[in-house]
Amino acid sequence: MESIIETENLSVSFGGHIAVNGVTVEIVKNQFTSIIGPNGAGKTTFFNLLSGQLSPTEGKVLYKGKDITRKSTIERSRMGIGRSFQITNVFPNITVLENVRLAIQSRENVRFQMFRHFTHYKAFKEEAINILDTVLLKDRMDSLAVNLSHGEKRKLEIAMLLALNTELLLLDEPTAGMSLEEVPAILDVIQNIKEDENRTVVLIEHKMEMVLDLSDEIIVLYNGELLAQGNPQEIMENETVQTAYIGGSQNGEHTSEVGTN
Ligand SMILES: Nc1ncnc2c1ncn2[C@@H]1O[C@H](COP(=O)(O)OP(=O)(O)OP(=O)(O)O)[C@@H](O)[C@H]1O
Repeated sequence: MESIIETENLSVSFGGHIAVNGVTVEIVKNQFTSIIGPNGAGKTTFFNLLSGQLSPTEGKVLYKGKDITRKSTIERSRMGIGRSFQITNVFPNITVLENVRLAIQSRENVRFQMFRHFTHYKAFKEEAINILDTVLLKDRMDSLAVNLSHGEKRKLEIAMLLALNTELLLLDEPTAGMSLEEVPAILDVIQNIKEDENRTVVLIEHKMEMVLDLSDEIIVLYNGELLAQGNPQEIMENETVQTAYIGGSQNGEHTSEVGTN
């Protein structure tokens, strides 16, 4: 199985505190990988190291075999790595469709400066509609982005990542802050993306049921270290993982939503 992103002995410290400590993992292309762990385990910091928002104090990040440790977020995004829910390029006062079409156009302008003809506009629009279909937002394509619900905004953010030809989607708690009614739809969106063989999804998620249902592979972080990696069955049966979580619940912190704030 081909890996899409790997880390080698990855560490980062804030002052004296080691937030990610010597993590070596391999994330397989086209597999759905979730990162779990109690509060403060280092999940977000690890994501920041993958996306380039943070530079490690030690270790390496390899994307498709290339060392990208010192590459910026923008360079990584051009290479196909995209992180959700930090996208600032959604324009609130234009329609959902126009937002996605503009993202496609910006992607294509980078590559083909001369492609400005109407037929391309039409092709971009068609691609945008297809993407909106994938993220279950086609029926809202003529709405202004500002008028979307919280859950719909998250779908639009995923659509923007798809429009930018993101191959590795880093989704940081996609259901956070959503109403209960909105959660199943985002799960369907994730399922749709999972079916696309050109995309790989890595998810940080506290909802254990969702993680166990969706994941091919689970990475467990604990105190900044890699505690375990395996398929859902292996993780469920792993005694070290169980002990780590039982420890959490005895403190009254972690129940079915592991590590929820
Ligand atoms: N910028 C920072 N400066 C100092 N300490 C930080 C910084 N970012 C994270 N930390 C610390 O690093 C550790 C790991 O934090 P991180 O946010 O990665 O954990 P997490 O697993 O994502 O937690 P949660 O589930 O609560 O979001 C924590 O102890 C946190 O306080």
